[in-house]
Amino acid sequence: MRTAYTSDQIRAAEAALMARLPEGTLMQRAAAGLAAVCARLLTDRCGRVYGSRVVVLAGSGDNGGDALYAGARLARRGAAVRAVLAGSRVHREGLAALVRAGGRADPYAADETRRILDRADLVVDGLVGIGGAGALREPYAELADMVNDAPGTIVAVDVPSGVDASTGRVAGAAVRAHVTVTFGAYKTGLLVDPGAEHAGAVEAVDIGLGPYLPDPDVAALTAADVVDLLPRPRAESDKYRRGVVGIAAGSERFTGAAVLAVGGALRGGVGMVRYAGPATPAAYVRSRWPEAVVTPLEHARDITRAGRVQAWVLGPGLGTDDTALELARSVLASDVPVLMDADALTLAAAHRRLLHRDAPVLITPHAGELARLLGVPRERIEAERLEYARAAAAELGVTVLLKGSTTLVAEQHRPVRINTTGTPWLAAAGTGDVLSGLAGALLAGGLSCYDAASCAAYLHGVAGRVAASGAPIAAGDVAEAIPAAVRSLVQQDGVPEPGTTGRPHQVGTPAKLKG
Ligand SMILES: NC(=O)C1=CN([C@@H]2O[C@H](COP(=O)(O)OP(=O)(O)OC[C@H]3O[C@@H](n4cnc5c(N)ncnc54)[C@H](OP(=O)(O)O)[C@@H]3O)[C@@H](O)[C@H]2O)[C@@H](O)CC1
Ligand SMILES: [K+]
Repeated sequence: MRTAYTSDQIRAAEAALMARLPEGTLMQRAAAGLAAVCARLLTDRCGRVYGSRVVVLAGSGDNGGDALYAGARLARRGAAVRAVLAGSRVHREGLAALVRAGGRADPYAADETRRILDRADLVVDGLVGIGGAGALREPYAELADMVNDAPGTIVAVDVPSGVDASTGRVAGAAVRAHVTVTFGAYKTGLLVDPGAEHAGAVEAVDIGLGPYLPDPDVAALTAADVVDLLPRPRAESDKYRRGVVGIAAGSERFTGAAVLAVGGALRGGVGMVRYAGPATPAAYVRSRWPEAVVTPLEHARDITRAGRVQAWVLGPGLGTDDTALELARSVLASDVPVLMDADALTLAAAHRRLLHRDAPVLITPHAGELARLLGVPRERIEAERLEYARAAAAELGVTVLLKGSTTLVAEQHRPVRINTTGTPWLAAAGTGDVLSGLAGALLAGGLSCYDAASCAAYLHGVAGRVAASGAPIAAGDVAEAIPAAVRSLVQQDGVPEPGTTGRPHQVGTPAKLKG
């Protein structure tokens, strides 16, 4: 499990650790780890550190101090290091160390800075770290834009300047890094978009914070976590013991959603998929998936004829008319977990009582659907996805999987789970129906809503990557790639997780990063 923390949590842990260490120890650990990553990147790019050109952007706080000390270490190895002092103040000891090591430092001047950035092999962004608040002010904002245009490798110190470390929000200009070297533990903003997108590959430097960290703010499953959680058939398993999932989806008007949800469910590891719906989608499901057990419904109350299931998926393509409402009520009257998606969420927005039941409910909205459920403008949800996923779980009393460029899974009193495997290729009609089927199957296989949702999001992302491999895909391709996705996880021991370079650095302490 990769865990991440807010700035306040990190500061509290740092204070506790610092109280036990000589002054400056943590900054030296941070700078040593940062310099080691920069040296490796320079060697990859230029063949060696000696003779390479490095520009250090130093803000007025300790983030600038880290960058200056790392610059000093690179200068001692023969790099030509130029520091741009962009703040009203500068970290004095860091600056002195850089100058002693042969580096040069000048106040920010747009033309000269642009000139040296154009020639730099590597740029170290030490403008602001966890002390940043709100949109970058000038001249930092101008500098961030300049850095993003520079041809060299961009390394952000702790967090890319302009990204809110606690939320991932970006309120204006922000540095887009190739690599972010973060200290002590991941910050939440490095895992949540748009921050995650700005961070590039993240490398964590262990500065010994582990024992002082509280419960995490957010967490991200790793491949190994997903492999551990996925239900596996045992020797004594039969099709019923592996779980049976029911799919209540599709309508005379929308037939494809039913076919795709069943397709996702069939690859989710259950022993059986039952489909119940109107005659037309039932016929399509039957002809596309002979493996599914299909019950055509004339009336919603006929749902009881579909047979026993351990979980239901309700909503894709269902429509929102009275028949759909009656069907939703019948499914929700059961005593098994229900995943509500798409039209079921539109119905729930108009009839909140649908969400009130004793058995678990997992909802899988995108931002627009959650906006309707909460009565909040969609744009606000998109700008503050983490906050609204949490608020929805608390207000509605359900588990929430909020779809989007970073999919989030929120449940009350648990860290929000962040999915790191998504790919923009998945932004295509019908992929959500596949996700619903897959998550429903995992629910029927015995996972909790929280685990089923986060494992399904992870697998769905990997399946999207496997299916796409750099080319456009249709939703059906994603369903078909699920087995290959699972196989790749089982086989991938030692392969870095998406969003990391897989090379954690341990500096100065044997303590492991928490999680
Ligand atoms: N504590 C530790 O043990 C360790 C901490 N470490 C490091 O320290 C970093 C935190 O350092 P920090 O607290 O000094 O804050 P930091 O991120 O440098 O920024 C503060 C300054 O930024 C400015 N500023 C803020 N918002 C702005 C905006 N929107 N636009 C423009 N400017 C803005 C504001 O400047 P001012 O306006 O006051 O001139 C403020 O003073 C942390 O990320 C890690 O790198 C490591 O060495 C490991 C050990
Ligand atoms: K930074």
